[in-house]
Amino acid sequence: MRGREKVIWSTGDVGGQLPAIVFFSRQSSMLNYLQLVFGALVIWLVQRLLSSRKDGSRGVPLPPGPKPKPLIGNALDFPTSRPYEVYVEWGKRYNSDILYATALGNKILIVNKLEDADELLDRRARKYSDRPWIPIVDLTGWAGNTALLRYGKTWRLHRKLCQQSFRAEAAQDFRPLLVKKTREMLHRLLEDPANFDEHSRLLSISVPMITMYGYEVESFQDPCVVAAEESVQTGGDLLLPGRSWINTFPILRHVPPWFPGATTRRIAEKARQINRRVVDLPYEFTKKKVEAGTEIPSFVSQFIRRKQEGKATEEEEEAVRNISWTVYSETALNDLSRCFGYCRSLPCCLHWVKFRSIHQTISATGTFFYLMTVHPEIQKKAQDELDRVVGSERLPDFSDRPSLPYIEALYRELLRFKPPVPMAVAHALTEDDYYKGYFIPKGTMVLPNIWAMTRDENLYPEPEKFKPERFLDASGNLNNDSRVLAYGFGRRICVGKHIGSDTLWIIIASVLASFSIEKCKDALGNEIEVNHDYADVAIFLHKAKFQCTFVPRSPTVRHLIEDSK
Ligand code: HEM
Repeated sequence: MRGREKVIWSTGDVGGQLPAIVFFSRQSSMLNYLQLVFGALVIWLVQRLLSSRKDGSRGVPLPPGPKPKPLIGNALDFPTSRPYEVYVEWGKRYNSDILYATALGNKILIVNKLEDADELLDRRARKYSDRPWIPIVDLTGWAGNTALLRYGKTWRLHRKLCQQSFRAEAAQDFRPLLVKKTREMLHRLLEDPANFDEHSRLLSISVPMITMYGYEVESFQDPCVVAAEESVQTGGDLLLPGRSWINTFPILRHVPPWFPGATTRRIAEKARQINRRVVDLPYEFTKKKVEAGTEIPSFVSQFIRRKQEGKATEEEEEAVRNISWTVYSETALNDLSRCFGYCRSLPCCLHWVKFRSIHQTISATGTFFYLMTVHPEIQKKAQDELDRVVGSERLPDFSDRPSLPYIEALYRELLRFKPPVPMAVAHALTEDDYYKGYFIPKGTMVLPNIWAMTRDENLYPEPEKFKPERFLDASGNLNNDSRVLAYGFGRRICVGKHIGSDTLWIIIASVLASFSIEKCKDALGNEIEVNHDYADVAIFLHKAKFQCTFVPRSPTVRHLIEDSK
């Protein structure tokens, strides 16, 4: 019901000068309507005042886009589903690869072409590496999330610490843990193939927990998983447009929680306390393990050891707490999908989500299972390569990666064909800019349309075909197109991309070596048609539920899986 409501947005200056969000649903009350009008009026007046004082356009036009309406701008023009496809249509309609629109004063630039994304987000990264500001996030305790951090000193510290542990060479330390968790999933697939979705979700939670904290998650009832869920349930709704006046009038964040009527402040305060628990619980677990000398080596345990040797500061410790939490914290996937059913397609919501690697893994694994089910010929080619290189007497490991070009091409094509975050994560512009004869004002939220770029016929002929061969040369070796656009751009490019790549690779290689992924059959032995739908869950693209089954490829592989547990 909620998901089908029509939404109208108002967001303030994402660069941080005038943050404001107003939400209205057609089915909502008159009060909400008045709030929208009132909020819109105030925002409009303040912005008129500000823009009359300072307009850096020098008469240069804004990039093309739909014509804004008075007060609400283009709020009604933003698509309610599959925005990345609609923006491709806008590109054709306005004959431009960069598009500009507003939603009640919120400035938005959509970038459909790779060359423009590279120029703006990479070569002009100094200006384009901020994130939009969400006032309520500061109060709920989620402000330390690496992906939401504003461009500045704290973000730089996070990136430095991430680089030290997640760069290509260092990320290899996590490989044994990835192998272990993947083998556990193989075991679950063997025992209970029908619930493959649940097994892939559990793997997606277990991997960040073990790599970040050396913490073993055995089930969804794990206390850390439950605490993270509670955190999202308590504060998640406040991130929704229109749920908090604080996002509309940030000055209200200074009202103390005890003040009569300050309900949002009280909820935010509760969310902050729960969130502190979410951050501290696994961190303290690792600390105790390190003290006892019984830890599984992880990102946090390595840091704690450095700290014990006097080689790290308190500030770094706070950053490490927040980085590890950023990577693991989303476990309440169902809850988030409920929340973001509202606004999933509006660009404004792109920064309204706590960012996690879990979604990417679930998204890519779901796509992998689906594509193998509907493309048995591609599955067979991959398995032939695995049989040739790895043989049938052992399961694949990372030492095989350089010798398996088809599997590598399959991994690249998977992320091209269905990028898990099709509109990436919004960047924000910190200074006025001029590009291709257009003016792009300071504070503009910049949305790189990865979907459009991965469908550029000049880069990827027949883009709607799933074809790993496009990453191979005539002799079957990898070609030089190794860039995976799904990881984003510039200085904010995914800092965990090597771990992400390793995780997906070992899942692909291990599952294909072990199982034949097939369509299910009904009682009469007829194949059950696969559901081809995809769903947008907040900023993530997820495969909708479908049926397939996992048949062990040989008795030997069955034993290998059983023995590997
Ligand atoms: C298939 C797996 C993954 C995909 C497709 C993916 C994709 C992305 C994308 C699109 C962004 C935003 C880039 C931008 O703003 O231009 C991002 C940021 C980020 N990713 Fe990933 N990611 C994956 C896995 C991971 C993993 C495993 C980790 C951690 C170990 C991770 C940690 C992060 C962090 C911390 C950021 C925020 C960076 C910043 O704002 O500076 N990601 N990721």
